[in-house]
Amino acid sequence: MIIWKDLLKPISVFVGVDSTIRDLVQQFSVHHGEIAFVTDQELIVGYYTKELLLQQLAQSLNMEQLITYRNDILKVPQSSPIEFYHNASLIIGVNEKEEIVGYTSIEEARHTINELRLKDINLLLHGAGVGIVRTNVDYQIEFMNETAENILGISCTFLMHRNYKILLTNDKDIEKVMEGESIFSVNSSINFKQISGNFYPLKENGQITGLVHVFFAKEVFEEAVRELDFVRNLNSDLKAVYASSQEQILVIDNRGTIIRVAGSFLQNLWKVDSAEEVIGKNIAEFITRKVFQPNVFELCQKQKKKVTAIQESDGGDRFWSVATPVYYEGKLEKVVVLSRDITPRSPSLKADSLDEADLSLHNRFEITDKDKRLIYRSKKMEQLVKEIRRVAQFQSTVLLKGESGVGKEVFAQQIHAASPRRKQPFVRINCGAIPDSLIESELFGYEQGSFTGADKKGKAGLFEAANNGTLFLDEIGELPLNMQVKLLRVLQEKEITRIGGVRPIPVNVRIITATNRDLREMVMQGTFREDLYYRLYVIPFRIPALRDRKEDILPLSIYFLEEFTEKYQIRKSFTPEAIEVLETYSWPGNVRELQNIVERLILLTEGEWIQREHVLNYLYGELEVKNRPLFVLELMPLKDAVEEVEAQLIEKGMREYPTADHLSKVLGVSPATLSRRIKKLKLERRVNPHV
Ligand SMILES: Nc1ncnc2c1ncn2[C@@H]1O[C@H](COP(=O)(O)OP(=O)(O)OP(=O)(O)O)[C@@H](O)[C@H]1O
Repeated sequence: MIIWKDLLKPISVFVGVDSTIRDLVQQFSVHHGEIAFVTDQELIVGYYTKELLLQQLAQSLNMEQLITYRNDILKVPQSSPIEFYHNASLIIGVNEKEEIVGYTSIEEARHTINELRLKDINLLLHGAGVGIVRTNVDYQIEFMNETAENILGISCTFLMHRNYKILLTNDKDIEKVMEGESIFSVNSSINFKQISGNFYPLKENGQITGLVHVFFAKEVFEEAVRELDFVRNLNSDLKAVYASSQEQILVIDNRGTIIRVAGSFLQNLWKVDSAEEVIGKNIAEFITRKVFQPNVFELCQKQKKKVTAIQESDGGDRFWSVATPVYYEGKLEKVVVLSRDITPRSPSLKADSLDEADLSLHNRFEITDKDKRLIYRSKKMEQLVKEIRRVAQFQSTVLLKGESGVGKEVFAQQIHAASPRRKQPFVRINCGAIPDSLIESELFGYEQGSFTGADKKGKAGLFEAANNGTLFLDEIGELPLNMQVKLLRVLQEKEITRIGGVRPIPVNVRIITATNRDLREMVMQGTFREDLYYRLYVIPFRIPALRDRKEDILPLSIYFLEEFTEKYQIRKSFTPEAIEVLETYSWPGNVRELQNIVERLILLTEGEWIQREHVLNYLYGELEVKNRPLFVLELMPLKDAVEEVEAQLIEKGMREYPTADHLSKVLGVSPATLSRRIKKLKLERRVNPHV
């Protein structure tokens, strides 16, 4: 903006109000100014110009006559913007103290302003980055800017007044421009230069006076189009990414107004059908109406950093939300919130009527993890649960396949709990953990005095214990061949005979088996009976590995976190980056490994936050962590501790390795030592508490 100060000139000539023409001539000859200011007792009362002097002298050459000055003067603050007044020809500028700092004539001011505007337009035209050529109605070039000269590579002096239409070769007829039409996207060439641009008619008082051609060098234009295409593609890619995102992406402005919702819209968080219904609303409104809690926007605004929180809707649905503040020039501009639904799809397969009293009737054989919940969000698991729920109603034999730790036992329990047998016993036996010599008596029981060391009174086996209920044979692939024959017979005849007994006992047991081995392959190798295989392979289910259902990792992690923080009375949370690491790990040990890692992270990390680095260390292991896979949680006598570690190692090995030979190799001891240690530590009993 131009102000008066920019135009003011210093005042150099002052004359008194009673000065004569002679005085004026003397003053002008000394000071060379164009204007003399007339003062009366130090106040400016008017002005006198050389022009007035000549006019007065033309009327009378009397040098002693008094001057007739003019007084159409206006006083303005020097910092005020320029305005033009009708009643004044001269402007005097004053500063804040009302002191006169300079003057200008209105005419001069108009002239200067016009010059400045013209300079601006020229700068604009020349610096516009586009070529501009103007012609008259005969196509003669009358103006071209510097960019046009540069693009065409010909100087303005050479082109001026030449016929532009003849010089240019256009792919469209530009004659219509002179009829008032604008023509767009015209490809032209001149002097071997390819250009692209638009032609517009120029009008003055409704009359066409020529045309203006606005253009780019073609390669620049094409580059711009490519960039535009790139941005357009990027935009549609981003939209696709947002749309396929499992997360809800929320953008909130600094006052809490929701300005954008992308990704998966979480209907059960907002309790409305579509994103349009929340856009434009303030997030606080939903908190006041208790639609969900807490307000992550507010937390983020207060803490001035990224926050994570579990938001809970009034219907009990749960959402893992990460709110990130976005700053612009030091001020909070927006908050972006990523949210994921972590509500388990189905809390449990257990029937509501199943209560603890029913289960406790079956003391020894009850489901030990009564409250164990099945946590999942993935579609794969949802489908599996649906099928399992249907099958649970029937008596059919179910085979659960899947890697170690995927949750086969949890599923077996859930099938039982959802079946009509739910009030009857659920009995589990790990076929891989019981020595071959004991497995028969374990399964079928024995009569009194049937073998040395046996209970005097005889004992019922697990089949009898599971009568009318469910028998879960875990790690069925580890069942010795001779036991496979016997199992097959029981399945066919639905009766067992205790060891040393003669009387067949009818049993009504639903069989669920599980394995992490390839039974088919074992059949081919002759280590698993084909007839038993077909007997068990009635309804097979494969429980997917955790790495194949990554959507379950977050809800499972939060579930275990809450379980352990409650158990150990510790306050801890995951940072979003920590969750990212958990989600990208391959989990060879599946859910069991995740459960163990979460427990370790809770107990062994310092501070309230479980950070990315902690998880990386525990999963991929820094040397220190790798070398210390055992963790001491409480003090105990050294001898007991060593024995406990030894027992746990062997116990774990017995579950994972089919033969003593194999296990002894893994543990780095001879088979004889292993067998001695098993006896000494009474591990047969520990592996199977029912012995
Ligand atoms: N979906 C799930 N929700 C909650 N906990 C689970 C889930 N899946 C597995 N777990 C937990 O993970 C641990 C391992 O599960 P489980 O023992 O059922 O696996 P598995 O497949 O039978 O393993 P293995 O083949 O080694 O016997 C258990 O503590 C179980 O409670």
